[in-house]
Amino acid sequence: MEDSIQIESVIKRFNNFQLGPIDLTFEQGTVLALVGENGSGKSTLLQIINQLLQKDEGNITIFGDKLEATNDQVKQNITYIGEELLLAYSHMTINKMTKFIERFYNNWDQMLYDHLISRYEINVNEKYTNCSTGTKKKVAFILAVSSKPKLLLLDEPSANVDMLSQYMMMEDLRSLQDSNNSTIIIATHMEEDLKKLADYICILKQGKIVAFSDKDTLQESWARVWLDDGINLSNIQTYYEMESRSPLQLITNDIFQLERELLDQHVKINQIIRLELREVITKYCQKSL
Ligand SMILES: Nc1ncnc2c1ncn2[C@@H]1O[C@H](COP(=O)(O)OP(=O)(O)OP(=O)(O)O)[C@@H](O)[C@H]1O
Repeated sequence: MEDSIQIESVIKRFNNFQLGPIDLTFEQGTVLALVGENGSGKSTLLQIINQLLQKDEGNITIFGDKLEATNDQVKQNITYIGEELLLAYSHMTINKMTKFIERFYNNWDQMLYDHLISRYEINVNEKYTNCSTGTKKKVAFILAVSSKPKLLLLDEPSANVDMLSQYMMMEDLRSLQDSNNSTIIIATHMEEDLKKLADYICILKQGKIVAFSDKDTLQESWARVWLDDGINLSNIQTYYEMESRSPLQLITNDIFQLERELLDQHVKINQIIRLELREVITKYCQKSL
């Protein structure tokens, strides 16, 4: 499909770690957030999509084109500006570094770059190597966004970045998505990124997908439910765990089905509160594989 990204049965093996098989399909113009504990495989997946790493098995199709090492058309559509790329230019000023990097990107938007440099108050005459960790992150972000890619890959872009800049980054990504119909894959540990940006969330655990869903479904279906103490739950299937017996408190990953079951059993629900995204992700990460 020309308007989607398809990742099919992708596997990457290291000595002590296997990523995959990974299967994901999502539409152009959406934001996919990759979440999961440290070492769960988020960066590895991003690097495979950017061909910094070769997959061992599987297929990736980006907007109708197979992702192969020789396919320049596909490469031109993807931007991933990791620290490793910028290290090669780190002895240069940001100004000079940009002049080298912009040449890689056909869609480079100089006006947008100038605007972002001023918005994030970056001193372009500073040597990249002398910049603070957060400023380096901001420079990488500005370069990536200014390349106006069809597919933008971001690896924890707001880690070590001040709160105002984190907020601005979210605004700028939304604006790139709206103005350029860019698709964004972002590996993140920030709950705000998920709440404000993500359309889809993929939760990885030890290299495997434990959940892949649109954000709204994840948010709407997980809930904490309070019932009267002492109710017989033997005929109730759709609860995930019992948090306490008194008061009787259940967690469910399918509140709609649980409500139907409780109604059938004539059980009164005292209270329902949806789980925070952070809690949902934690539940998936705690699940044994
Ligand atoms: N080049 C490599 N050689 C061997 N093992 C590797 C290599 N790159 C990554 N790994 C292993 O793959 C696993 C996944 O690492 P990865 O960096 O993808 O995790 P992550 O989810 O991005 O973690 P974090 O949240 O800490 O950034 C880790 O166990 C890591 O040690």
